[in-house]
Amino acid sequence: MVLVVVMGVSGSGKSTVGTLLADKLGWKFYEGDDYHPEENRKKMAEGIPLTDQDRIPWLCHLHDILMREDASGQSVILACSALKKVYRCILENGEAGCQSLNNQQEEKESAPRKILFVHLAGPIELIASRLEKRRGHFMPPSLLQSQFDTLEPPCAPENFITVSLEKPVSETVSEIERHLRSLY
Ligand SMILES: Nc1ncnc2c1ncn2[C@@H]1O[C@H](COP(=O)(O)OP(=O)(O)O)[C@@H](O)[C@H]1O
Ligand SMILES: O=C(O)[C@H](O)[C@@H](O)[C@H](O)[C@H](O)COP(=O)(O)O
Repeated sequence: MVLVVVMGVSGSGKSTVGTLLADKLGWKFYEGDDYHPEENRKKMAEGIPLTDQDRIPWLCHLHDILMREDASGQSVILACSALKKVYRCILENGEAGCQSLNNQQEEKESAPRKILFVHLAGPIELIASRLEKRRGHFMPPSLLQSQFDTLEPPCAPENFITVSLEKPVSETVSEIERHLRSLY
């Protein structure tokens, strides 16, 4: 089964692109934000960036969901910031599969990679202007800089593609769809 994580900083378009992609493919969509515990939402709403300790249980929960869906034969799109390499490792392998959070050597580089990470990337100014217009969301635009500071863009040997967030959503979705169809 195919597991896709649409990743990027707050406001990069994960929910918008992920929802449309899942609709077009007829796959199940999960919104990562829906699984943040109340303390995390409260912190973010107060303009306080999350720490590793705040994010790890949340990522473990999302890992469990992905593995459960995979085992039941369900292809899935998950919208999740997945800002650091170790966070992506946890989504893929669970916390136990990423022995030391500070020692990337522990990661099993030879293990087959199941998840395709789709990184929505673009300039901070454009994302900030989109966030200023977004309504009814707990995440304040003031946290955008800290999201960029935390971001470790995916790089080899991770299984990923980078897609520009500057294009219209329909074009971005078609680009990802074409890539997926070429793979599976
Ligand atoms: N390609 C795009 N072009 C124009 N607006 C976009 C695009 N992608 C997302 N948006 C808008 O930007 C805002 C943030 O998108 P959203 O999907 O909520 O991002 P995220 O889930 O990554 O936080 C939303 O108001 C959305 O409508
Ligand atoms: O890891 C994090 O700091 C959060 O997951 C964050 O990246 C996420 O973006 C927020 O939950 C806001 O939600 P949006 O991404 O939808 O703005």
